[in-house]
Amino acid sequence: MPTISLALGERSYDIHVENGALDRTGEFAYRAGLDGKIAVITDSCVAPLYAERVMKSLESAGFMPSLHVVNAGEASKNMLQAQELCSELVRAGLDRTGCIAALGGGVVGDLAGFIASIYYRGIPFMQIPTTVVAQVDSSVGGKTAVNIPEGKNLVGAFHQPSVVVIDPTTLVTLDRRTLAEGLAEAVKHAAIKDASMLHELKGLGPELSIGFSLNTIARLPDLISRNVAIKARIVENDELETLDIRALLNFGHTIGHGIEAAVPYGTILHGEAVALGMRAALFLSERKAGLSSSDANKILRTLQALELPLVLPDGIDTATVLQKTASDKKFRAGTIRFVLLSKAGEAGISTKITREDMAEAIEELRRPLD
Ligand SMILES: NC(=O)c1ccc[n+]([C@@H]2O[C@H](COP(=O)([O-])OP(=O)(O)OC[C@H]3O[C@@H](n4cnc5c(N)ncnc54)[C@H](O)[C@@H]3O)[C@@H](O)[C@H]2O)c1
Ligand SMILES: O=C(O)C(=O)C[C@@H](O)[C@H](O)[C@H](O)COP(=O)(O)O
Ligand SMILES: [Zn+2]
Repeated sequence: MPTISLALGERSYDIHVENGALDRTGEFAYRAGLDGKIAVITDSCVAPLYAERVMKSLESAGFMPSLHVVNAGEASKNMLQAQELCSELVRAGLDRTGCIAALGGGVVGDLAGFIASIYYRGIPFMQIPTTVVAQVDSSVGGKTAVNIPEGKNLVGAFHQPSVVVIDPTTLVTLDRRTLAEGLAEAVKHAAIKDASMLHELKGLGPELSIGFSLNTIARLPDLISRNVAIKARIVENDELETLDIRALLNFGHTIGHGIEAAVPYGTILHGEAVALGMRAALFLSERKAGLSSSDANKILRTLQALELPLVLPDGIDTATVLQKTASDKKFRAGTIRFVLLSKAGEAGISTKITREDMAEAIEELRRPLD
């Protein structure tokens, strides 16, 4: 089964992708050099499903785990929750020799990773992702953050995990909506780096409402590994997003994050907002970066097959979305570095996209797709 290594000098780590890997958590943590007390942070939905197996595996490998549960959902990714968890960890006796395990989706991963980056000025952590978003994207690369009312992920740190343990079989307990929103991030990887993945992703559409077939479950480690490898190679070359390489992973996110933050957090799921943001970015790519309409359609049809939202819900006004995009971390001296596609599988950064261009692209999202 695949193990992908992410090479970042002394911050290098392995990403294990294996059906059943959850029961080897302790072994993988030990092999990564983790030791002693480990605070397993998870959410109220994941805890009853998977915490026991993880705790058991950690105990068998000689760890002393404690369990810490937050409410499921995007609303938990905030400063107050981070502070409450820090207090809980102090009370549980976790000191500088301890470490953290993030068991859950991207919310738990970003929140627990952020805590690991600041707790006692930083302790090691591991990622045990259980959603598609987290397995194909958020558990890898070391971006950790919480949201504030002004925008998504505006308070955070780069803090790489010591190891990532991905068990694709955990995805079988996800509902259709959460599966689909996660696949939006895989479509993003296909759109920026590997258009050959689009066909396979589109084929998953019919399985979303009936559940993954055994054949698909058997193929998941390979599909997840391809996504992880795309992200790992990008992160290796631009860990801190300073070279216009890592920013490509933000395709669909400028307007996507604006939409996600324009309504109460959790109303529109992250991947759903990214799907809408990708439609807007495809519109701009056709006009400003020479993307052919057939390539744009290939990506749109994939998102459509996954039943992702491509039309802006009523009640979200363009000015609010634009205002939320103003805090995007890709702004430099007032200029947005906008990710556009020149071809399916080829992305670049444009500094030519204006506020008016973005407003036009957001308006386009009100038009039904044929
Ligand atoms: N750091 C990064 O690089 C990065 C990348 C992409 C997304 N993100 C962040 O990730 C977050 C979205 O992540 P998400 O979509 O995983 O959301 P999430 O963590 O809220 O998970 C979605 C829902 O699925 C439930 N769940 C998790 N695993 C489950 C399982 N196996 N079975 C049943 N239910 C399960 C959760 O309890 C939650 O209710 C956003 O905050 C986004 O900003 C970060
Ligand atoms: O890892 C990255 O880099 C990404 O851009 C991955 C995105 O899918 C993810 O949503 C990320 O958190 C967005 O980054 P941000 O810097 O815009 O918060
Ligand atoms: Zn994302």
